[in-house]
Amino acid sequence: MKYQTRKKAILLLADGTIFHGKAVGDKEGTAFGEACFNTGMTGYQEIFTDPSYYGQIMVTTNAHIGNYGANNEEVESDSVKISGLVCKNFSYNYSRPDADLSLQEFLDKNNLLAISDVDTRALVGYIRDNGAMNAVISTDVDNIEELKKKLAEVPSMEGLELSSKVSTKEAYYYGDKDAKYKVSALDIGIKKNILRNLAKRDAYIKVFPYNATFEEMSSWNPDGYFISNGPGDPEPLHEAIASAKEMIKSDKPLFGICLGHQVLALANGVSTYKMHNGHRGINHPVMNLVTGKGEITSQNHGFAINREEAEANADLEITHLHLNDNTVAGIKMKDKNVFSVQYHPEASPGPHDADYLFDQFFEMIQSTVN
Ligand SMILES: NC(=O)CC[C@H](N)C(=O)O
Repeated sequence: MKYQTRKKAILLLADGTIFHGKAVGDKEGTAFGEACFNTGMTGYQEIFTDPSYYGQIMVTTNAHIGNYGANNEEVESDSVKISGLVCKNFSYNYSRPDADLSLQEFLDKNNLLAISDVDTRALVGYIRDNGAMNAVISTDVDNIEELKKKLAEVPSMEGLELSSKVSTKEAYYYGDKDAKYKVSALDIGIKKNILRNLAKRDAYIKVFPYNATFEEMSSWNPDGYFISNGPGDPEPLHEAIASAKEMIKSDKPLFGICLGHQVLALANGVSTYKMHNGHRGINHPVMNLVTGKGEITSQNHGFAINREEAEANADLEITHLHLNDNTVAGIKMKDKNVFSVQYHPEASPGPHDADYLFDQFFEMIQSTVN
């Protein structure tokens, strides 16, 4: 069998703990990032290409990764954004009529270091108990002291601005230019499926770089504003927070997802914090406090907004709570068409229970145009 003599590899956590594994294929190298895990059973390609994961080493909890191959269309951005992959069994073979290539070929094309044969169950338990921390994966297994030194120099995710690394450099348009509505979207790490979801509701979207000013975003006279998901800590996103304040003042509908939700909270004076361990998976339970209904949601975040501050804020209403830990999952500005959620109604991967939020945004737009 091919790759019988795969190289030894390790994952070294910032606290010195080591997990052993093997390199995927014949790749060698070293990759740094914050170790995080996603509990989704499927959707690996969408996860690897989601810009929100930039700078993170992804630990997958499904026992098999790669078994349904890769499809050129199933990407959330134009490249792999995670910094490394850790899994249990890596499948070199795949079975699926829709696949264009194997996952290994896809990762090689994207130059991603992946390691397998790691006891991911133990690793996830360890990260869950000890909290999110930086890590390095490497085939350089005889040089642990050197790896430790380099790992100590990797900046902490807390305080890190990463939107500039993944955002578009120039504004661009998405969708049908004759569509009914126009939406200005701030790309602080936008996923393609958000654009698809906006466009399919009859919107033509102009996507702006992370540091676009409100003047730039308002100059083509959009019907509504959108602030995207994205990587890193929301606090250093000063330009996005300043633009969000102006969007709020404009009185046009505004919808924020994940990092965009955190930016909206910061624009309202509500602080954010780094969670012990984030929420990353496709079966996270959320309660919609307005309707009393539960939703199963796709989530991917390591920061959250301060619940007490949100509750005390006269301009805000908490609309959704995460049922596992009662953290804030959604907010709305009172008497305004401004709302946001901490989770991912666009799924990709994940359930579509929260699809209605896109409809809600367009109902708001419909009620405010002409
Ligand atoms: N998916 C996202 O937008 C993530 C937001 C932010 N980077 C966090 O980790 O909380």
